[in-house]
Amino acid sequence: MPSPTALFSASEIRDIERAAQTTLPAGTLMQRAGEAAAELALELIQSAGDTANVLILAGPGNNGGDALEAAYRLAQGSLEVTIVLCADPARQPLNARQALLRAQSSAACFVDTDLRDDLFAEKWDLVIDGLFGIGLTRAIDSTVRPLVQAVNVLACPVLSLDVPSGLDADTGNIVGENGIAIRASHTITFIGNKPGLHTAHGKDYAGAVRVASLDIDEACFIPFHAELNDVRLFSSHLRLRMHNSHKGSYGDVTVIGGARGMGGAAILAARAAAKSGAGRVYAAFIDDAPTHDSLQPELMCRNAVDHDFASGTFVAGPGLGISSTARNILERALNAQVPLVLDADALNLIAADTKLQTLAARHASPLILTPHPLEAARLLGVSSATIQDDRLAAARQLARLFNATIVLKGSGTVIATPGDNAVINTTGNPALATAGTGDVLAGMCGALLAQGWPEREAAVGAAWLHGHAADVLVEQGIGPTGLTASELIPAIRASLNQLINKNAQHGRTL
Ligand SMILES: NC(=O)C1=CN([C@@H]2O[C@H](COP(=O)(O)OP(=O)(O)OC[C@H]3O[C@@H](n4cnc5c(N)ncnc54)[C@H](OP(=O)(O)O)[C@@H]3O)[C@@H](O)[C@H]2O)[C@H](O)CC1
Ligand SMILES: [K+]
Repeated sequence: MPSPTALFSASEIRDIERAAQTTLPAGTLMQRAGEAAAELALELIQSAGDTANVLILAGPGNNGGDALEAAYRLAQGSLEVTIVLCADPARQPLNARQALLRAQSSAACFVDTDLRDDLFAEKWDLVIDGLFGIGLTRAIDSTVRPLVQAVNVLACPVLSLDVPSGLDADTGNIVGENGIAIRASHTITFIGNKPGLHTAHGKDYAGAVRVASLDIDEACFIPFHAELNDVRLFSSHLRLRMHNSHKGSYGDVTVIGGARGMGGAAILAARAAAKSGAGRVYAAFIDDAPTHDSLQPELMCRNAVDHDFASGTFVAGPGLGISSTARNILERALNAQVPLVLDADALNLIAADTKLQTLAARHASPLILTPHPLEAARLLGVSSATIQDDRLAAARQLARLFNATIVLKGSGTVIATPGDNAVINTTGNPALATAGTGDVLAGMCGALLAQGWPEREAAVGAAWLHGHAADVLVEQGIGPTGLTASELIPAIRASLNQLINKNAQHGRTL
């Protein structure tokens, strides 16, 4: 069994599957997949009792085979199992054909797809989606589309096998132009976890994901190149503070931004840096600086032109604007050999200026870029749709281009660092889809860098904590609707301290 956080592309899954099949009797993996799916199905219908009604959709390939294996097992008891076979048995792969014969020998009842209206008038306790898995090559066509539409309006749980049919397992996008996909409440994914279940549309379509590794020998697994975010990726930096320490021990952060009309963005980033543990925080404003932040008087507010760029950690971009003053200040920050986080208009300025691009790519100190898809698109000279088409590939490309750690924001934020695994964040929710949360994230990255975290750990740690704080607030009923970026900041501080305390070894500083 590989690391529980490992993510594999569809082609890597096929390689693992091929390696495993050489040592196993034909059909073994499909039977194990069916068994694991049936087990989870039974958990999901527990409350419906022994006579639950289960509808199983089986497609033309091996995903359909998994569904038929599950049907065969579920039909052994007193459950009512109904199968819709969307396949020509003569064209099924061999193992799936065997699975069909077994399902036909069971008490499961087969119904015609033409009976669709009657079918969906029934009350189902569970639908199992085994229409398509990683073999879907084009948009779900008009024969299966109505079935998917009908399932997507049912109120019962929907369990997808391997991937929700219609979803691309690598990218989390809907396959094909005008495609459609099953919206599952649960997905049981086979052999290894897949990136497409966790980014882009993945979270909305896959629901709760369980991995069934099908008892494949560890030796068959190949090294993985992407993984889910996990506290273990940054836990070695969650350290208790030394008693004999002072504000200088935790670094200085300067936020550069806050052009006229956008001062709040710089304030949010600076407050987030302060509450994520930076020793001293400056807010350096492009236009007129306020004398102070009355809610957070610890922040030192000043004009950016007067600021010393020689030392400390810098967060450039929140409310920066794209004026020539902003551009020149950004150039000074890029020229200074200091840890740097670039967000928002800093990214827009760089996208429009080859000199700044070269300076960013040559920046010798730690560099983190935190683009949202449109900013990423501008940096790569493509459309935001192209970025979203393959978020992992886009983040990796930016990481190579700027020799930096990239935090590509969005559902399933992707963190990419040159020469290391890409990471998909697991925390967070739609409460974060509101103005200012990006400024908070940038400020957090700066604070963690200032406290000595390496850039990759600072980026994955900040993304995890930012999302976790939002999850905690939503659990308390503060959001998702109406959660503000300001409210996130104290929750981030609480999450960070809880993690540090949990991670501390017997109260010792590490
Ligand atoms: N092989 C094993 O032992 C195991 C496989 N597992 C499961 O298998 C799937 C992958 O199976 P595969 O057969 O490669 O692919 P699918 O079942 O996902 O689908 C392929 C079939 O679907 C047809 N297809 C593709 N696109 C469409 C479409 N838009 N409309 C209609 N039909 C479509 C395709 O036909 P072609 O015309 O393209 O040839 C195939 O017939 C994997 O996801 C697992 O669920 C298990 O892991 C267990 C071991
Ligand atoms: K499926």
